[in-house]
Amino acid sequence: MSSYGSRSAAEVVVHPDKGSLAAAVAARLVVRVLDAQVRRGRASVVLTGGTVGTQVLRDVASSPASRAVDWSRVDLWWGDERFVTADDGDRNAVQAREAVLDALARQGLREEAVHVMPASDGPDGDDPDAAAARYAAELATAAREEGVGGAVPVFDVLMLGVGPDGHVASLFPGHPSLEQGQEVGHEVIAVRDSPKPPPTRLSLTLPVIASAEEVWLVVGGADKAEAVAEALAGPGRLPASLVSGTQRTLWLLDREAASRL
Ligand SMILES: O=C(O)[C@H](O)[C@@H](O)[C@H](O)[C@H](O)COP(=O)(O)O
Repeated sequence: MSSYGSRSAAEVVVHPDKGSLAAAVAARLVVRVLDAQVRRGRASVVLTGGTVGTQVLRDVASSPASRAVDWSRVDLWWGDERFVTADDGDRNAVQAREAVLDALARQGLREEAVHVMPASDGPDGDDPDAAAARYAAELATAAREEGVGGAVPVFDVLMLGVGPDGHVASLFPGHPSLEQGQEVGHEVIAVRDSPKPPPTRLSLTLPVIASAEEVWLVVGGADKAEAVAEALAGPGRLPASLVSGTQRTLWLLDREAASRL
């Protein structure tokens, strides 16, 4: 299995239940963003969908500590998106907007710093490959503006949910798109015939995920326990087993998700 530069070893933190997991991740996220702003003047976060990921955003929005963040110096990106119309409630971005983005906009978050993945009624219409290329170009522009010299900007933290099948972002185990999703040189891919509906999706690739300073896998629920145990046993067939951050790889679990460890 290919690796993508420096990898950090997995660290596991177990919380009592989904509610405390989401609250603790939200607190950790606020502090991480504050630290990044002190260190480099700004922060970039890659968001995930899913129930826990969305609850984290709600908890950020309602956290008094989030008012300590200068949201005008934060960029938000997405790890994957369902390729449906812009107003479809299935979109991670729509769920995030309801959960947090409007509240953070009132605290200074700039609309142009909210980098949603294109929708199927966007500028490229119903062409997911063109939409993937468009998002890759947006990442490259941000990287150029930061002067980091790569294809994507610095991600201070990239959050991922994990499916019961061990998928992360829209990278599914055994799916044909996974090959392209592992290749250096593709930053964003279109995924067709996804085993989980809706069938068409956009996803960051594994090398891009691995470029993040910190990768946090945020996982709650007993239905994830097998996948969590298999992924933490070492790199293998599950996409969740192949992700890591350059500085830190954190598995943030509730007790149920950790029950097979
Ligand atoms: O695009 C999707 O279908 C979901 O976003 C999915 O990838 C989700 O992140 C995980 O399945 C974890 O979801 P839960 O947090 O709801 O368990």
